[in-house]
Parts: sequence; structure tokens; C-alpha cells
Amino acid sequence: MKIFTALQIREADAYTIKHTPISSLALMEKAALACTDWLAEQHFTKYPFAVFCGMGNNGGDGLAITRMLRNMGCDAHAYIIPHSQQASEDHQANYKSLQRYYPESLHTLQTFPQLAKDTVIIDAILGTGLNRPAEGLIADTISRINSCYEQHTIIAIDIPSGLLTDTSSVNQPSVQAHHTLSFELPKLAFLLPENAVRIGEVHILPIGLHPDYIARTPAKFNITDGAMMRDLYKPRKPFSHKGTFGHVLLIAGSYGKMGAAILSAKSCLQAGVGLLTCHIPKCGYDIMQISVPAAMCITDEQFDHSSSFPSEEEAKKYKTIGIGPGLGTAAGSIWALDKLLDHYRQPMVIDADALNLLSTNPKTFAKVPENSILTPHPKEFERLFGKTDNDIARLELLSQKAVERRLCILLKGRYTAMASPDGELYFNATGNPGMATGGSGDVLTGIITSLVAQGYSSRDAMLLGVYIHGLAGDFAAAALSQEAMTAEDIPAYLGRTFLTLHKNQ
Ligand SMILES: NC(=O)C1=CN([C@@H]2O[C@H](COP(=O)(O)OP(=O)(O)OC[C@H]3O[C@@H](n4cnc5c(N)ncnc54)[C@H](O)[C@@H]3O)[C@@H](O)[C@H]2O)[C@@H](O)CC1
Ligand SMILES: Nc1ncnc2c1ncn2[C@@H]1O[C@H](COP(=O)(O)OP(=O)(O)O)[C@@H](O)[C@H]1O
Ligand SMILES: [K+]
Repeated sequence: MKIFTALQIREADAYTIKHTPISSLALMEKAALACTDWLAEQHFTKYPFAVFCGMGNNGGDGLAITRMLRNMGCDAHAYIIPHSQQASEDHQANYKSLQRYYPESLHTLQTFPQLAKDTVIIDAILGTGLNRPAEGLIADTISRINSCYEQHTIIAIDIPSGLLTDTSSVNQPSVQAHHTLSFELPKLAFLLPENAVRIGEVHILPIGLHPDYIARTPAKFNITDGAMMRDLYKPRKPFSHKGTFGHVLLIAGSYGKMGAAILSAKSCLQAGVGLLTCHIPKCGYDIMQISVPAAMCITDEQFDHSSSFPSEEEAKKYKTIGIGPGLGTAAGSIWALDKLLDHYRQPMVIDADALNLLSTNPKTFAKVPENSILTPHPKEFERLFGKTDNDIARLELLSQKAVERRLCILLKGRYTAMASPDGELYFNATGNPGMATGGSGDVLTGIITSLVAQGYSSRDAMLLGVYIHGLAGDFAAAALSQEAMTAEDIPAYLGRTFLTLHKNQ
């Protein structure tokens, strides 16, 4: 799914108006109807409404919504904020309609109104046309709306007013909404963790924008989806054997952190690898052999951490190496990793403590093979590449580092961002807060390493691995609840997840 900029959204609107019998005003009517239908479905229409309207088309939506709510018998009032000399054409048309049918519902905002108990606040002040920070009466109204957050439900139309669509809004005033009703496609602003408290729950409502414009307009950012993943997925051929699906070496675990190695190993197997060998410290031998009998084990000479990885000759038998979960950051491990990288040139998967080791040893980092996949969470990302002022700057840094170092790098989170060496940037939408539990990341490392071994390109293994990891987490949450599920439940639901990838699903 594509993420369009504010400019592209405007072009999509214009293209739809030009190439279909629908007028600009009719498109606004559709948008307003989609919002009122949603309000009715969610049973908000039993409450009074205060609709705050700007003077552009977002305000036009607000006026149309007020009229439609009135048509449904609701007690709705529109408060227009006079921030401009002239309202947009469609705003003027909707103003006239409301004035004609429900003149008592129209107000020009002078002072913030007294709101009756349970009044639902609709924010239709500014939409994608925001071109400077909100100030004056608009900023005051935003701040008054936000002061109602605990007592009233706040619903933003298209985007919370004050929030920029395509760039960071840190330190800018904006409405803080419980729900955002947006049209047709998600916006970049909705995917940024820094905006989480402002956008609330986002609901994307279709309004029939022209599919041709959407199909042929390239987007800088995309969200992966089921259709794309079904195209990437490689079904197994009947005469394949375990050698077909690669041999993984998983270097993981240390004293007290063998669980990370177990989670990663189980996930690697359940994601379909042909053979799995785990390199673990001596303390982990019984634990691994008992917990994951399908995995072979090589024990390090050290008892509590690993300090000697395979030689060039030994490493040849592995299709790829996954390294990091529970590894620890002992000096011996960095020394061993450095030695390994002197000869191992295949793309590998690097996570957790292995990333921490790289972040303190730039010379070792420089030896990481091209097309390797790095899987940092935000803190690990910061250790590797430094701090940024905001989420947009961090996305740019992510993309820049992936291109510069010829690596696939994924930045974990609600919408994991995935950058490949050719500059592509994708977001993943599967997954849920039930996965915010220790070990979920170790599961991801196992899955992605498994996919690389099975012959997926690094980019495809990253996109598909993150997608199925999240979807398995969604199945686990649906069956067990977000609270009760643990990281172990994610590989347990990989089976159901793979079934959704078959072409006939
Ligand atoms: N046919 C269409 O184009 C459709 C548009 N839609 C709505 O239209 C919105 C976009 O409409 P517009 O392009 O009119 O944009 P806005 O409604 O966001 O308003 C833009 C106007 O506000 C002014 N402005 C921008 N930032 C300001 C600030 N900080 N302080 C004061 N004034 C400011 C601009 O100069 C401009 O006059 C969308 O977000 C969506 O809600 C929907 O009705 C769907 C169809
Ligand atoms: N709220 C959430 N929504 C979606 N996915 C989440 C959420 N919280 C965590 N996750 C996913 O769970 C994983 C957690 O990884 P990580 O932080 O490395 O955990 P750990 O180090 O405990 O294994 C990531 O893949 C992340 O995307
Ligand atoms: K708005």
C-alpha cells in the first residue's frame, strides 16, 4: 500500500474529479458521509457534537458532517474559526447548505463554547493544507480542545489539526485526538511513534479515489501487505529435501540468556529452515538439546559466553549465519565476531548484543558483508548510528545508512521501518502491543535467518520475515489475548501464518 504526500493526495483528488463524473463538492460529500457513517456505526450519534471548522476544505468536511448529523436528528453545532479572508469554494457551498437547512447550528467562533456533558468534539480545522504552524485563534482553539481530552471524545477529520502530513511536527501545536478518520490511504504522520499520542486510533475510510492515479504514481514510502507477501512467498517444490532449504548457523545465548537462543532457534525451524546448528556456550548445551531437539549444537570452549566462531573452512557449510540473541557483550565475543567477519562474506542476520558489539567497534562494523540484515530496536539503532531530533530525521538516517553501507536495516516498532541498499523504504503494519514482551525480537531474528537460508533475497527475507512475525503475533493475540501471549507463542502461530501466504487464500 502506498503512502502519498499531501501534494500527491491533492493530485489524487484532482485526478478523480477530472476523470470521473464526480465533482469536487461531491467528493467532499462522500468524505463527510464516510465520517458520519462511521460515527453512527460506532454509536456516537446518541451524543451532542461540537464541530470546529477551519476555512479550507477540511472545514468544508466539518460543515457537511454537521448537516448530515442534523439530518440524522443529532444535536450538532459547527463553530467556524475565521482564520482567513476567504473560505474555499466547497467550504462556501457547504456553508450555504447548512445556513439554508439548519441556520441555528452555525456559529463563528469568538470564545470557546461551553460543552454539554458527553459532547463529541469534531476537529475539522485544518487538514492536509496546513502550510505553517498553527498560531493565534487556531492555536488557542487547539489548546482548548486538548484541555477537554479527559472529559470528551475528540475525533479528528483527515488528520489532527496542526499535524504535518509528511514531516515531523515535534514542538508544533496540534489537536490530540482519540480517533482520526482519514481518507483512502494512510499518511506518513500516522506511522511515526512521536505522533502516537496525537493521532489516537486511525481509521482509514475509502472515498473512491481513482485507482489509476494510485496505481501509476510512485510513492517514496510503502506499507507491505498480504498481496505483496503472497507474491514474494516461494511455495515448496515436491522433490525438495532438507538441503534445499539451507543450513543456518545461529550464534546465540550466554549464561542467564539461553532463552533468547531457544526462542530464536525454535522460530528459525518453524519458519522452514532445512538444517539448524546452534553455536552456544557450554552452559547452554543441555538446555538447547532438550528444548529444541531438531537443532544441532556446537559448544564454545567457554562456559558462559561464546568466544570462538567457525573457521573459514567450517563456515562454508552454512548458507547464512544469524548472530546476536542473548549473546552478551564479553570482550571475547567481539574478538570472535571480528575474526569471523574477516572471512565470512555471505549476507548474515545481526541482532541484539551483536549490534551492541558493532556499535562500539567501528572497524568490525565496517567488515559486515553487503546485504546483511541488521535488526535494531530504537535504542540499538541510536547506539549504532547516533541520536536524531525527530522520527523523520531517524527515517532519513535509516535510509541513508542502508544505502551507504549496502545493508538491509530494519528499525523495530509498531510500524517497523525497513530500508534496503537501493533506497527503498517500507513499513510493516502487522503486529500488536502483545508483542511488546521480552524475546519477540529474538523470534524475528530466527525467522529472518531461516528465510535467507531458504533462498529469499535479503530484502525479501526482511519484508516477509517482519510481516509474518507480526501476523503470527496477531494470531497469537487473537487466540490468547495481548496480555497472556508471550514471545514463545509467536513461533507457535507461524503455521497459521504461512497458510495465509498460499496463493489460493
Ligand atoms: N476534493 C478534495 O480536495 C477533498 C478534500 N478533502 C478535505 O480537504 C482537506 C484539504 O483541504 P485544503 O487543501 O483546503 O486544506 P485545509 O482545509 O487544511 O486548509 C487550508 C487553508 O488553511 C490555510 N492554512 C494552512 N495552514 C494554516 C495555519 N497554520 N493557520 C491558518 N491558516 C492556515 C491555508 O492557507 C489554506 O487557506 C483534506 O484534509 C480533507 O479534509 C476531503 O473533503 C476529500 C475531498
Ligand atoms: N506495539 C507493538 N506493535 C507491533 N509490534 C510490536 C509492538 N511492540 C513490539 N513489537 C514487535 O516486537 C519485537 C520486539 O523486539 P525487541 O524490542 O528486539 O524485543 P526483545 O529484545 O525483547 O526480543 C519487534 O519486532 C517489534 O516490532
Ligand atoms: K483536522
